[in-house]
Amino acid sequence: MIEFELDLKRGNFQLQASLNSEASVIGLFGPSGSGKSTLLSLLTGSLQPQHGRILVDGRCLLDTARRINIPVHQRRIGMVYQEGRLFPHLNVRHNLSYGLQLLKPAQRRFKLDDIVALLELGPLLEQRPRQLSGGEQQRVALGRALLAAPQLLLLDEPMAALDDRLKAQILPFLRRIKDETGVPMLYVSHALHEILTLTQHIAVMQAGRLLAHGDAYEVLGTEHVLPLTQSLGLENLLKLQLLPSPQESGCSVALCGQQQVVLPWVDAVAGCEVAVVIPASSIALAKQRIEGISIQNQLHGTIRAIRTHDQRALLSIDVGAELLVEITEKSRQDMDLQCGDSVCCLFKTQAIRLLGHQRKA
Ligand SMILES: Nc1ncnc2c1ncn2[C@@H]1O[C@H](COP(=O)(O)OP(=O)(O)OP(=O)(O)O)[C@@H](O)[C@H]1O
Repeated sequence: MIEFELDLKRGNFQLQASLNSEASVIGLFGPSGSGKSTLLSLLTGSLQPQHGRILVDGRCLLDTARRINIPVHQRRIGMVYQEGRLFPHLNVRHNLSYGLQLLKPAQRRFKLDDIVALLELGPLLEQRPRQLSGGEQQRVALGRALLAAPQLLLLDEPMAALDDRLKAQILPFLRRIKDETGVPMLYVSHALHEILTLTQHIAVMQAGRLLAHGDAYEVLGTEHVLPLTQSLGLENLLKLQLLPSPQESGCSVALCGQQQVVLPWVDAVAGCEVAVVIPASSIALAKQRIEGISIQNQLHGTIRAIRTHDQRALLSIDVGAELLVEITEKSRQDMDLQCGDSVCCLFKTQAIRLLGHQRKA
């Protein structure tokens, strides 16, 4: 679906990146200054590489060898930034229809009413951007980008400026865009859990290079990428099914596969799917269940993979879902943990961050 080879030198920074992927959504993950935004600018055409080639769904946007360079406004690439960048003097309706009006009828892909319904923008149509919350502005920015009928949607940390509550409100809309529009997306974020809510397919960038791409947990465990994860932070995203729980306890109980997880109170009905984030470094391992301990969660699992780097051990554990656990290599050796071993994954209720919940369809 997306294929590129790009070579750019700008000041002291050099970007040499290539990718050929069929994934409909790719999460672009990497440290600050690694070149993620630069790569997006090269794709949109607002920045020109010294050499390069870009194909989206087989359509050539750039090929320096053949002197092909489709201008920015004809590339059909939608862009959503950290902040909405809406036109302040236009109301939501006119912000949304801006890109639509520039298209010939045959180029249009979505109707205004459909996007308004998809992103629940109806009550906001007559408002000006300054009257909207950050999350509402991002929904309008997403709608505006979609109505311009993009072949590819680039999202440059679209939730970085939002607090956790607003992020939780936006994520379901991003999932809807993915599920219902079929527009391929390249999603840049520092937060692994955000990427994982949308896709398992990630590409990791460092110092202007794309180090690896593919299934998130495999990529994160590769030799080149594992060292980066210490500073980037590894997180697990689990989707749990809420069980009936008494509110007086202050906690909710949910199912992860066949096992119960105690999590901070979720104000939702039993049966809902709850998305939670657990940092890999917040999980401890024991060889068997421990009695008389305040830690509420002890999930049984089997070690599927172990990777080590610089005295850290990253273990992939099957607990009914895949759980990444980070411990010191010394602990792993002291416990003599090996692939195939049964273990208990211990984590406190407070280590769990709620990302949001939704009723199961
Ligand atoms: N206009 C510019 N001229 C020269 N160098 C630049 C320019 N803009 C950015 N750079 C450099 O290019 C490199 C990559 O920057 P870029 O903004 O693409 O990184 P990033 O991965 O998106 O970072 P972040 O996650 O912090 O947004 C950095 O070293 C940066 O200093």
